[in-house]
Amino acid sequence: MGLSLDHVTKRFGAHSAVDAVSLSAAGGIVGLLGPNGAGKSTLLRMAATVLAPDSGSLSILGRDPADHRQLVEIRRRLGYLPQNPGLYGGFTPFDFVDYVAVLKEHTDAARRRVEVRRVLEAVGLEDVMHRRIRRLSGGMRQRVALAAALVGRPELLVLDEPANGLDPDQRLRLRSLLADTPTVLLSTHNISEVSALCRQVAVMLEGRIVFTGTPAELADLAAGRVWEDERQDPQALRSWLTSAGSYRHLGEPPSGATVVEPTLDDGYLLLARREHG
Ligand SMILES: Nc1ncnc2c1ncn2[C@@H]1O[C@H](COP(=O)(O)OP(=O)(O)OP(=O)(O)O)[C@@H](O)[C@H]1O
Repeated sequence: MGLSLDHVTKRFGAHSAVDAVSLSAAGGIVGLLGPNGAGKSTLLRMAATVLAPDSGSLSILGRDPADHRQLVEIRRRLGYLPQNPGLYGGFTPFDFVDYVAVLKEHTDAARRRVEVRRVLEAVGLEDVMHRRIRRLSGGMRQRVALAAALVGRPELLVLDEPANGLDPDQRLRLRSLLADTPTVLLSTHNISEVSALCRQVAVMLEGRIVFTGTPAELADLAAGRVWEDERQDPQALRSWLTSAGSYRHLGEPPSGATVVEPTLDDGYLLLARREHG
């Protein structure tokens, strides 16, 4: 069932932050990539029912969020990690996640406590669950917010940059944390995370979805258009110095160039460059 958006638009003043976007995520992890200000958070906020669209429609877990009764049903079944989770510094992780569980109408106190413990252990916070949030590190706070999103085993997770601030160990753990959720829509700036986590990827530029496909298909956009050389090439759309000391170029390779296998980064950068002219 997952999530489906049909020509969804959200404006702030005269600016369309999300512009007639149609997108579906039905099963597995779908990654949303795009530069700063592309509209990813705005789109995710609509997917999480925090923000209503100006036009277009959404179907979330087979329900219509514009209908109040269905909206309540959606919110019980959905987990959301916002970009800047508003955690109460005076709360402990346990109290905060418990509070979120209460809001999600987990009314049986004993069962709720078991569930809160489960999600805090899942994100590796068992040792600090009774310490005040203001005393935790940034990465730990991010994991408190992640635990809150996971409480009650949601059918749909909407995660805004979930790996933000996580160390490599915790990033690895994220993958198994998400494996149990039927549908996940997440945004990220980390392209290697997309290849590690996502079955589908969507690229957003200036409020529009300009690509949807598998990570391999995104990399393939740059097939035959990446070459390496000792020197910078002024003809290239983009050139950068690699850690090996050679230049990697994107664009139309000159004759005789050493064309190399494209990566996901190459596909994404080429797309972003093309769309911007
Ligand atoms: N509440 C708001 N009021 C006015 N403009 C907003 C608001 N929220 C977002 N915007 C604007 O909408 C556009 C899209 O913002 P959004 O936060 O969705 O982008 P993003 O892709 O998530 O960016 P980032 O990668 O930097 O998090 C930006 O131009 C932003 O300034």
